[in-house]
Amino acid sequence: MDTKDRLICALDVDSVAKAEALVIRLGDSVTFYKVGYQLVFNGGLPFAQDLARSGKKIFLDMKLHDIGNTVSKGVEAIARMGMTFLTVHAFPQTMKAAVEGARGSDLKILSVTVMTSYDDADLVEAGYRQSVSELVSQRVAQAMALGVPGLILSPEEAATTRNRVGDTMLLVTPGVRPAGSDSGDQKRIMTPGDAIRAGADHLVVGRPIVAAADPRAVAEAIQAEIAGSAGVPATLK
Ligand SMILES: O=C(O)c1cc(=O)[nH]c(=O)n1[C@@H]1O[C@H](COP(=O)(O)O)[C@@H](O)[C@H]1O
Repeated sequence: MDTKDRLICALDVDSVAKAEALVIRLGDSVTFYKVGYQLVFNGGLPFAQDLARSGKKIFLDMKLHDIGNTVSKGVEAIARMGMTFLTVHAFPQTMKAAVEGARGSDLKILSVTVMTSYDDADLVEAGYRQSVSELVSQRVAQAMALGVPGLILSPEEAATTRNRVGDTMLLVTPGVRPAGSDSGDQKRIMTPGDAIRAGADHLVVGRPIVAAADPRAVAEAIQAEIAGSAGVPATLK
């Protein structure tokens, strides 16, 4: 993996024109973009495909969750779009169907374990009996057993999960905040350097870059922090 690919910038903007302008501004400081609800539902899917054709890597963040047949047919279609990653929620039927839908393609499925905006109280409110760490742990085991290639989790669970899965699964962590930046609605956060040292393969960063006065400077600073933290296994920290 190219070190630069470890930063995934979430293109969370409300028009293709804004996304295009941001990509131009970021230039070669960002090689991997996440495209999610906001841009896709503002006409961004063809733009994401063009960006993939231009050589950028694309993480299509659709967080699919439906009956198995619907998920696998949807994933089969997405697998023809030139994307690198696709998210689904970490429910066993959904993960199984997504893995089947992506079979034979280069698309990698990432299972969203527990949203980084949730804490233990949010899980209780949603009807779960487990703590965040217990539910993440259960979903990691299920994803692993079903052959899902990667996981979305917060940096707080990265070290434990890395010890458990070794190098068999990609760990992708949103909830990343450069020191001093606003956490917004994220509840389980770490700095880029700490997330990398905890064992994350890729960091997803949106607002700290997208809403910055100088997005390129922020992206370059995160890239430097990642490069400076790479290669130190979390288990040795
Ligand atoms: O699947 C995701 O990417 C995701 C999962 C999660 O648990 N938490 C989370 O924040 N995300 C996404 O990661 C991005 C984080 O954005 P910022 O909080 O602006 O850095 C958003 O686009 C979220 O949709």
